[in-house]
Amino acid sequence: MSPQEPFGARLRHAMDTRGPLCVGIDPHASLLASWGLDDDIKGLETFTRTVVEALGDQVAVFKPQAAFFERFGSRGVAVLERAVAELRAAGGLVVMDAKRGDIGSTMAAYAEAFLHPDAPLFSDALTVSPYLGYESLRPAVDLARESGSGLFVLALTSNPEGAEVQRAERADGRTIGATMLGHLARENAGAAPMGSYGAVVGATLGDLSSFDLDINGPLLAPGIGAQGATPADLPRVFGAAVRNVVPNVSRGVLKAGPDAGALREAAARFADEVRQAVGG
Ligand SMILES: O=c1ccn([C@@H]2O[C@H](COP(=O)(O)O)[C@@H](O)[C@H]2O)c(=O)[nH]1
Repeated sequence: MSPQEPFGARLRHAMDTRGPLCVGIDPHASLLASWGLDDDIKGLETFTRTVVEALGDQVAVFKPQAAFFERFGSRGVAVLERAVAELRAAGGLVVMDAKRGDIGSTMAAYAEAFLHPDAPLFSDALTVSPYLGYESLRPAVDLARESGSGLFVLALTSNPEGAEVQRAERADGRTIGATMLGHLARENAGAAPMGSYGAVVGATLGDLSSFDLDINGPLLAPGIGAQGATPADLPRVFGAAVRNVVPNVSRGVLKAGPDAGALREAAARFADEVRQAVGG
């Protein structure tokens, strides 16, 4: 396998040149309807192509939500494959939001599906769930290292229900979320300009100063727009770690479509607000 430059380095470069915004590609049935499209494979194709053509050369990071493609079966997955290839060809980085997680032997197959350069869905990074135990992710951690791709591990998710699991305390008093952040800090130790193993930390969570977010890796921050957080919240939520935050907006941008210019304006507006809030 000939490795690319590590994901962390490629991401830092993309954030420095295009800004840190991540636009989610979430073809909800309600969005297809508001774009005047049918909730079928043709609608999915048109929606996805429009987003790719409008934003592919302007935004640093894209996060397709696999579920919205998988619900159309193999033809939906084919649309996703094309989008991944086209976004990468346009210079965007693709974080596949598939939230995979299983026992190690199965996790190895999930890793092959998204992080092996020969895979049809080869992406720059993959979201993974550590709730079968962090070490169950080891095959994905190893393959990501080999292929120069990255991971985003669910640590403190943007939804209120996440607290039930992620803020639960272990016998030593440490929360599960903090434990995941600690694992990632160890994976990223010594990496420059930053490591390739990121955490998902919701922008909706308010003050997180009780957590050590200094993992020397990226923090993918969903929750801006439709879930109520704003770019102005980022410094308060992330403190000094805001420098490594990749803020995600999905519906907040997509609802501006189907006009390509309006999509570009919406993404540019969020990007400006992020720049004003975090500097750079
Ligand atoms: O903690 C998490 C992890 C992932 N997500 C995903 O991000 C987008 C958010 O979409 P919006 O339309 O901007 O609300 C979506 O794909 C979620 O599955 C998250 O929201 N929170």
